[in-house]
Amino acid sequence: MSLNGGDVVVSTQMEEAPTFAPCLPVPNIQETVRKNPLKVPERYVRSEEEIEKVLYMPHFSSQVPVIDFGLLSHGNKNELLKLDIACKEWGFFQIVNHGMEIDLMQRLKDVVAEFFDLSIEEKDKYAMPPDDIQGYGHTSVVSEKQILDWCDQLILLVYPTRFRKPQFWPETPEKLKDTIEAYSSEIKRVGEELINSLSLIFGLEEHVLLGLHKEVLQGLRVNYYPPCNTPEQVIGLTLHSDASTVTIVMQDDDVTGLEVRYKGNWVPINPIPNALVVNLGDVIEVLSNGKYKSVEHRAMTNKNKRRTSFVSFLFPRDDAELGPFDHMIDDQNPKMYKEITYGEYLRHTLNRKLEGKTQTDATKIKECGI
Ligand SMILES: O=C(O)CCC(=O)C(=O)O
Ligand SMILES: [Fe+2]
Repeated sequence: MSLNGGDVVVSTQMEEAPTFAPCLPVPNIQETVRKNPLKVPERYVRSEEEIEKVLYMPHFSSQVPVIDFGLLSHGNKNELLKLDIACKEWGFFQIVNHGMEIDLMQRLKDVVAEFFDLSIEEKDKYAMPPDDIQGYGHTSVVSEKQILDWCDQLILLVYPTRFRKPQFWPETPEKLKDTIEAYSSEIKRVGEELINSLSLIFGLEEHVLLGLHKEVLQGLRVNYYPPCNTPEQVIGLTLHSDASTVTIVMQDDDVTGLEVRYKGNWVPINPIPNALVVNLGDVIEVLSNGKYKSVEHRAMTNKNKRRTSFVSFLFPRDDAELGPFDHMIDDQNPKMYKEITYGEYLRHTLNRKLEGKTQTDATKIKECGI
């Protein structure tokens, strides 16, 4: 792929809102827990090997990079260097000084908590249809035998606005739609500035990465993890990497649950009040020819407290073409990923169960042995 990622073009042929993937119906876990808080149904129980308890290394948490977003977006060289190291070593970091109002973050948490406290009948007015993953329900369940995650989800495609499906945007609580709108518009600002900073550490002009997206799509997934009587037996969200360019997560300030793979171990991302967590998605791995990798992560539950995470995915339009940039390929770094359109890659990923990073095989050049 050449350095010129292409101009931002709004296609006139793609006006129809995209669908993403089907998912089998699964029980609502919040209701399951409400009816019987002590019992963990069979379909949720994991083996000890899968939980990988022995690899839990909380002492690494203090090393997760923290980046000052204000400095970064002004092109501060030191912060760009920190970003480069964070992307190479971790694929995960927290950002502070991002400029989003704390009050807005809290309002979204409050109004979403109210939504999840509604009756199941009320929430099911926005239930996901069988052929797509927008609305209230679950994702990535493709077989009746699959062990299930201990979470319920609300998923909305927020940008571009013409792709919204209003039937999935909850009418109650009344303020929910506007608050999602206000929050997502701030995430869009932060996310696009972040992609510009990534463009710089790629050694490209600032706007090349964004241009390559043709148009940035943005989805919001709210994950709701009820408490679990035996949290050591279940997983809130199975280990995976995100198919996005970048993912920006707002997590609760007082509950830990997100864990990332670091040097083979599981390291919890301890919440820093009002910070946002960022992780690189598969798109960055492919474009950088593996210099910056998407990293496996998962969410765990706990016995006493529910946890909610607000996960915004920024990703390219279906017709954007992915493949490593030419300048990321040389004798020491042979080309490791094939060209693929993003739409093809995303559908491939969403039609599978979550299974680590195995979806990235679709773009890997086999002879490289990665
Ligand atoms: O709950 C979390 O913190 C992580 C969620 C996540 O990784 C996702 O929704 O893709
Ligand atoms: Fe994720």
